Amino acid sequence: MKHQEKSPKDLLFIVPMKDPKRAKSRLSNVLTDGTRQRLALTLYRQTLTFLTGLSKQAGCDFGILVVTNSQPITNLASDFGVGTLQQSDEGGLNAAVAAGCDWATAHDYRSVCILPADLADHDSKEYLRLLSCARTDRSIIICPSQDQGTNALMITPPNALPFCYGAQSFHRHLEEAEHVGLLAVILPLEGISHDIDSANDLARPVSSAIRNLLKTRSFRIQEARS
Ligand SMILES: Nc1nc2c(ncn2[C@@H]2O[C@H](COP(=O)(O)OP(=O)(O)OP(=O)(O)O)[C@@H](O)[C@H]2O)c(=O)[nH]1
Ligand SMILES: O=C(O)[C@H](O)COP(=O)(O)O
Repeated sequence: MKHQEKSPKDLLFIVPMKDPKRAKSRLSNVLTDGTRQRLALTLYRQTLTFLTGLSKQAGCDFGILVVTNSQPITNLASDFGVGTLQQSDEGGLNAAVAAGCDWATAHDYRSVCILPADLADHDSKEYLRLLSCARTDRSIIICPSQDQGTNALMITPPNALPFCYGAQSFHRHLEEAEHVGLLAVILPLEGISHDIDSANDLARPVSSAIRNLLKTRSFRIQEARS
C-alpha cells in the first residue's frame, strides 16, 4: 500500500473503485462493453481531478485514498499522487469501504468521507458546504442519491458505522447510525445526489468530460430491452 501522508489528519476521502471491466453493469443493456469501461474510467478520473483540486484550496486540506483491486485504477491514482489500498478479494463495496475506514483509523484520521467514483459532476460549492458542516464526535453527515442510495458519507470516527451500501442504503445507513448511537445529519445536495447508474442518468445534465465521451463514435446507445 502506498499513501502520501497529509497533515493535519482531520479528514480522509475514501474513493472505492471497481475494476472498470466489471463496472456500470446496470448500463450493459444500453452501452457497449468498451463504452461502459470508458465511462467508468472517465467518471473515476473526474473524481480524482476534482478532489485533488479541491484539496489544494485554502482551508481544505484532506487526504485521499482509493480502495480497489484493479491495477489500472491503482496506476491512475498514482498519476494523481493519490494513495491506494489494495482490496484483497471480491468482498464487494461494503468490505472495500470498511477496509478504507480501518486504514484511516490505523493512521489516526479523525473522520472519513466515502465518495463513490460515479457522480455525474462535481460542484466545489457543495463540497465546501459539506466540509464546513460541524462534525461532532460520533456522527455522520449523509448526502443521499436520487434513488435513496448513499452518495457522500462523512463518518466520525472512521470506523463507527457498519456499512449497508446497496438498494435504499440511505435509509439503512440512518437506521444503523441510530442503532450504534451516532448523531445523523442529512445534507441533501443536488449535484452530489446525481450518480450515473442507469440509462435515465445519462439523459440528465452531466459533466463536459462525460458529454464528450457520449458524443464519440464509440458510444452506442441501444434500445433498452423490455
Ligand atoms: N473497491 C470497490 N469498489 C466498488 C465495488 N463495487 C462498487 N464499487 C464502487 O462504488 C461506487 C458505486 O458503485 P455502484 O454504483 O454500486 O457500482 P458500479 O460498478 O459503478 O455500477 P453497477 O455495476 O451497475 O452496480 C463506484 O465508485 C464503484 O466503482 C467493489 O466491490 N469494490
Ligand atoms: O448508494 C449505494 O448504496 C450504492 O452505491 C448503490 O446505490 P446506487 O444504486 O445509487 O449506485
